[in-house]
Amino acid sequence: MALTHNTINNVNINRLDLLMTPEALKIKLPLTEKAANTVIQGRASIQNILDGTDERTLIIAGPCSIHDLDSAKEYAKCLKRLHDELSDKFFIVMRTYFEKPRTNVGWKGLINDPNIDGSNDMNLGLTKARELLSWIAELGLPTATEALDPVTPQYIADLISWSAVGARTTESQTHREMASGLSMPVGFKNSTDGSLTAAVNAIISAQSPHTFIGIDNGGHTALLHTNGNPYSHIILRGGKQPNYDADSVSQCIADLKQANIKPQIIIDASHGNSSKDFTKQPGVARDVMAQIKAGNTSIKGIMLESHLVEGNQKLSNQLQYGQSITDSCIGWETTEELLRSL
Ligand SMILES: O=C[C@H](O)[C@H](O)COP(=O)(O)O
Ligand SMILES: C=C(OP(=O)(O)O)C(=O)O
Repeated sequence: MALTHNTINNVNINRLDLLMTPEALKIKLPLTEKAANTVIQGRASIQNILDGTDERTLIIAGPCSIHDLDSAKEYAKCLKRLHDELSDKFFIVMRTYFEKPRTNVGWKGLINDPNIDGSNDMNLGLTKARELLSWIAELGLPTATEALDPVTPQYIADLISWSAVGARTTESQTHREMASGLSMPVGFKNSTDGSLTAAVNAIISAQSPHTFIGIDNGGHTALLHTNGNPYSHIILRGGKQPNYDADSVSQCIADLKQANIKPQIIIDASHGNSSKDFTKQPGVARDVMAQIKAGNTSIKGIMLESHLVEGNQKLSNQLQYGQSITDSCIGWETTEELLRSL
């Protein structure tokens, strides 16, 4: 049999499409002065909260995933009102998650598949993500996202104030390298089983300089040499059991101190901390807030999965407006009530 391209190389690549460059997207949707100020001030406030020079609690609230720009904008307007009204106690940032790490398979988020039909038009997905981030930043509300694909940040990171590395990727060297070069604070989730070891090692790694392959603004393959990200920290998201309670938090502080890492902790009220039951999120948030009020200065923030309409829905041709198509969320009324009561 003659050796052909298909028998020796790219055997399992079915198709290859060109993607626009980060530069091309930024020319189409440039960073405005107002949006840049939101990001600069957002990052500075979060860094000050992590350092303890700003005593407010960081609140990261928003949908499990963004799938529809209209409902995301409506949510952003509601959250911006609370961001302004509660700014003496909280620094509120919107969860704008465009990339979903799946346990096995499933919809991978707006960037990967913006039409939610398997057409995977990532040129459109990146454009929609940047359009929404620009709109929210123009509104004056900072945003938070999960950095999953290591190339994506070149397209959108200038509009983001805080990033997370998820429970499924915290142990990955690629993600630790990426985090070491990101311009905003990055939180590492504990592992899905609840263990903290991978997150502790991730923080040590991400705070250190790395050299790795990535792309530049023009889309060329490049060697990236990073400084290390001093604002790498842990996010407790629970595992087999919740880990938001005072004993688990004390254990986390001890583990961080043992590894010479500053105890800076964000607690995710969803996922393993609510056993994926959205109705438990308010109770978790209240417990965490009580720990902060009782003097725990290592807890820096709380994450909530929240949307306009509570719960979640299966993918269909008739999606309910404002409801999650990934994990279930608390609804807007509960979110507002909860944040005011905290
Ligand atoms: O928050 C998101 C989900 O928990 C995560 O993407 C995993 O989802 P899955 O288990 O439904 O794939
Ligand atoms: C995927 C997420 O969380 P985790 O990595 O904790 O499962 C998420 O916050 O959307």
